[in-house]
Amino acid sequence: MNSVRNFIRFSNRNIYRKGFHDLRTCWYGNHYSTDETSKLNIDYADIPIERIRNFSIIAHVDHGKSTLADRVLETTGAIKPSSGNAQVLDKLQVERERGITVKAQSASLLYNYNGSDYLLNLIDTPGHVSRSLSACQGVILLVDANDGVQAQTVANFYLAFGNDLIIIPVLNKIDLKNADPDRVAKQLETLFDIDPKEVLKISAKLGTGIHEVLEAVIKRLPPPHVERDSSFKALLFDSWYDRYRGVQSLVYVQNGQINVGDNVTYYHTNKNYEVKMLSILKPEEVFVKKLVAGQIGVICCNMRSSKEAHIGDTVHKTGTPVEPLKGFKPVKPMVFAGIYPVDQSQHVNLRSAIEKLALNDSAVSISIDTSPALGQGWRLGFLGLLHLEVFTQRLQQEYDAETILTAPSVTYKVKLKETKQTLKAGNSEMYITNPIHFPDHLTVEEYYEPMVLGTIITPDRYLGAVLTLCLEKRGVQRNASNIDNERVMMQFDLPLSEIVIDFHDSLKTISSGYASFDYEPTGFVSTYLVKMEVYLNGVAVDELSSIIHGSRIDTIGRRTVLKLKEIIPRQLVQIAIQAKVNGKVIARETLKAYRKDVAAKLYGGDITRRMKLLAQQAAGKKKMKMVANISLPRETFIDVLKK
Ligand SMILES: Nc1nc2c(ncn2[C@@H]2O[C@H](COP(=O)(O)OP(=O)(O)OP(=O)(O)O)[C@@H](O)[C@H]2O)c(=O)[nH]1
Repeated sequence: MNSVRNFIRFSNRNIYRKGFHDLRTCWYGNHYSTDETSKLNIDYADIPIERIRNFSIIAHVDHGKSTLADRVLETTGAIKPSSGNAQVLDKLQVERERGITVKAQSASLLYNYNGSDYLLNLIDTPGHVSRSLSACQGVILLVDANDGVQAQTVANFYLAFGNDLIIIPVLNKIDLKNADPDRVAKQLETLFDIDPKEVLKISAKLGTGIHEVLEAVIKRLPPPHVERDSSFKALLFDSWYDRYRGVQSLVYVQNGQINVGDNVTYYHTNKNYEVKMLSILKPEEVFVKKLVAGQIGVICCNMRSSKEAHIGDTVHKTGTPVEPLKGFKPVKPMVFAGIYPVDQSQHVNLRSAIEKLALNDSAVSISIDTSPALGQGWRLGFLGLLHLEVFTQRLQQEYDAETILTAPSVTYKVKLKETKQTLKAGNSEMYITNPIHFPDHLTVEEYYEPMVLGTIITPDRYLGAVLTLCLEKRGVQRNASNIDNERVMMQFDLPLSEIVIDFHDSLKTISSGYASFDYEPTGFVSTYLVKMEVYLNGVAVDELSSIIHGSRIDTIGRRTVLKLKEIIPRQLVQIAIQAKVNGKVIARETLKAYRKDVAAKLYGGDITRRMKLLAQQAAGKKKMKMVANISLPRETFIDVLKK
């Protein structure tokens, strides 16, 4: 939904500039344009609960979610129909204004159906589908009529289904020559028991069938279960940092109402704030005096740190306690990666970029990390791979930050044997994200690793290759079913550590790009882990150590020493490369000595050329890091960590 996001950002920037948005007038068919709405001056808080619908669009990547969102915004008159390059223009302007921090992608839309105004809240929280769903009564399950059901379609369907949401199945891209809506509708029936008669067929690109989608939202979804007469209670489901206003909380008002000037308490932090501003996103921000039950809106209350806005928290009026809403779970990062500036002179810039982005994302954990090889950097923790991808992409796109990202690793859990110390500490469990903190195996009672349920959809001709890959990655097959004559869906229990690095790429390679994958975490299971250490000429190199599964000792040990042999440049001394587990050597290679004098062969000849080459060689050496009296190029660490 980039274009929606860009639109919102763009609009909000203008609000700061102008102090208020300006609206113009026009009318399209049976819905209002932005301008018509303003003319009629409809206060969204006056719309009765029965005429509110809260929904989200869920789809596999590239199935057309942003395009449909744009068409919905246009059809409801929230934005003008794009004139081809309108979004591109917005985008460029946004790019120029770096540091714009609004990231909400939700919109409150007005749609006139059968003579009545309906408030349709389109909700999206990029990178966190489950957050959006907590504020919805239903979803549009959008599926490409050419591509068919994919892994994310399945994962999203079950997420919505598990949340008791109504699902509106919609097939998109019916304009494509190869679209086969009947085949895809059949897949939906086979997999999810969806009646083909309920399936809508649209082209988001051409704008075909958009009214039918909006009517289905009104007819099929229930209004929110909320009360306007009780004490104020709202669900915080997204937040972001604004450099002028502090933390903005996007809330779904469950009960009662809130006014500017009221005092509110955030239940789990138990902190109080005065409400300074309230707004709704249309999607441009419009300031309002109050928010009432059923609405989605933004609370601005001088909150300075995003750590105070816990997603899933309940907001209530200070002094009027309420039963907190369900769904609050403190988030725990599951996937970790080290991040370093490419050039240490960029350290300050990168720090500021990471801090700014983290202000917008309270789920990211940050700790300082130093590596003799990569310099000063950070170890960042994410909720999952998608979260990591979104964060690092934004870092690059929005802050132009050139970084080295180490291979992702996961959190392991260890139960220590009972000793005086563990009894005294009252806790024998520890979580480990960095091999350096891996405890001695003699002190450990049990190891645990995080698991996921992976869903793979593939054309059946790649079935064998996919199975082999999953088994190699220690996967255990849960089930398999045909979704039509050519495609199979399979589910596997897989260790998270096995899918964080190159699983997705390998899957795409073996299936010529046709297989799709998605996963959901399922918790920790008991396992057998070891710490593999790397020694160069008898000295342990901490950065090269890793936590691995006991069954992989030989394979990973061999692979690591061979790779190091390949990437460490030969030096004046011979180098013994050893991989060790619990002090025992499991693999060894020797790198022969070699004098790398690039100028040696230039007999006689031009002395300046010789000097120049020797200078280049010296400069090259400076970039090397000395570890165990051996100079290692920085790339060694990155390449080894990348696997
Ligand atoms: N032919 C055709 N192309 C479409 C249609 N809807 C979307 N597309 C194209 O499909 C591609 C992906 O569309 P997006 O709307 O960006 O898809 P998305 O699901 O938001 O993608 P992500 O943001 O990556 O998740 C774009 O090139 C669109 O132009 C449609 O109805 N017909």
